Amino acid sequence: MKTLDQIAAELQGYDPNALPADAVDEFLSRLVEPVVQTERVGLFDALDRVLAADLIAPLSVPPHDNSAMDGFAFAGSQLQAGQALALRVVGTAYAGAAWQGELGPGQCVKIMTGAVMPAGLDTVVPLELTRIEGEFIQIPADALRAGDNRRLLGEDLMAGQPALLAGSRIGPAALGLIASLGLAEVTVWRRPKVAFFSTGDEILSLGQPPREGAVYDSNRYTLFGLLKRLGVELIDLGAVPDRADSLEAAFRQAASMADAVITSGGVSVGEADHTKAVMRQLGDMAFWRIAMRPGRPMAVGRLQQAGRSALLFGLPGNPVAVMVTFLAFVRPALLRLMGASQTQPLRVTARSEQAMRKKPGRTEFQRGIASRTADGSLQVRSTGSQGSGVLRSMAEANCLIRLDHGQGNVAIGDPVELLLFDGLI
Ligand SMILES: Nc1nc2c(c(=O)[nH]1)N[C@H]1C(S)=C(S)[C@@H](COP(=O)(O)OP(=O)(O)OC[C@H]3O[C@@H](n4cnc5c(N)ncnc54)[C@H](O)[C@@H]3O)O[C@H]1N2
Ligand code: MOO
Repeated sequence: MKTLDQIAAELQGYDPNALPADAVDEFLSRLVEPVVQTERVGLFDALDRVLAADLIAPLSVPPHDNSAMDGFAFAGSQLQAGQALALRVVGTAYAGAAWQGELGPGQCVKIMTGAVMPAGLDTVVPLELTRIEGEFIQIPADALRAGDNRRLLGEDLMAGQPALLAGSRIGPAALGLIASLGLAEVTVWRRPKVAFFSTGDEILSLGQPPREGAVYDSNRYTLFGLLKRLGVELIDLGAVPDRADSLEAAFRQAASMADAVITSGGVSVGEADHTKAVMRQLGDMAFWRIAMRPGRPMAVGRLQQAGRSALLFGLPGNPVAVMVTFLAFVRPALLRLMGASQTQPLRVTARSEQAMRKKPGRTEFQRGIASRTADGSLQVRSTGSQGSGVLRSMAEANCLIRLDHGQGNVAIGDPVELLLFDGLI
């Protein structure tokens, strides 16, 4: 395991006092290694877990050629351009059991969607395209082509093909795909344990009476929500006062139980903060000032405790900075810890509905409200007040507008990048 100094030495232009967001990404991708243990879980427990090995299809899906429509199956070679076709119905094929009879020319079988195509038949005419006259059906001229409305064996997956790759995060579609292969269990990476707590003497826990100079702990609740959505195992260690002994006990407890520890508060330059001192004492730590807004101060490293090591993310105390640093850096790092191959969220482009002031030389995140214009394209406006203590505007937002490090002012109508909250938080 490389030390933080060794990782820093590998990076070009690493300056902990003015670190570009890209350099943070690069640093974290070198620091964080996936958990190594795997486990077998039933499908209902596999949602949001990460597949630990390629999943090879043990059978083909669908396992046989079958009808895509309710209608009549026949040999498509009988269709002739410009001519209607009359066929005699000699049986019915239902889904779930193959029809065993034999067919001659001029004959067809009534068939249900999903029923196995009877031997030698390759085409299905949907019920609504036919005219039924006693035992016969009439197919109008040029209504379909040979092979229409038949689903081929293995069209979805062929036996022996990889159905999903290791590192895939299992969503609802993947759950269905795995089930379609007849598999009741999958091998996934162990869920990382993430401990989190708030720090600060001014922090009130819910249930405590309001007090002059104090604020209620909101960071633990936003962190709870963000971590829960990610599907890690949560260890809530409450709000810890800014005293060396309490902080040391909390950090030791967290590090003894968790794969990663997330705190908020106490990472800036304030005098009363013991947080940074305790972090330094218990681990290999870097204290960064990131060229970013919000989320300038952030601590990163590893805590060593009882022969084990836990990642530590010390997030700034301001509530919006907590969410932004989490989404920008901690979430991708935790996904990496979870074994996921795709860790960065999808960014989309929208037109800015307003001008925005932006200095080149730092990455900025503004809370935004994205919507569709009348012509269907994506547009975005800022939620207004962007103070990093203003959580209300985060709750109003449905995206973050990400203004890149090198970018300058934004004019009305300029394209900007968005991180949509849907699927992210
Ligand atoms: N001289 C400087 N001062 C500050 C700098 C700086 O670079 N130089 N950076 C500013 C930035 S940016 C941020 S962000 C904050 C981060 O400071 P800390 O991480 O030390 O956080 P605190 O001082 O403990 O708290 C900041 C702010 O957030 C409130 N807070 C903290 N925890 C919670 C919580 N759990 N729930 C709700 N609100 C919380 C706290 O009351 C403070 O108002 O430093 C700037 N200062
Ligand atoms: O992290 Mo601070 O302003 O960037 O809130």
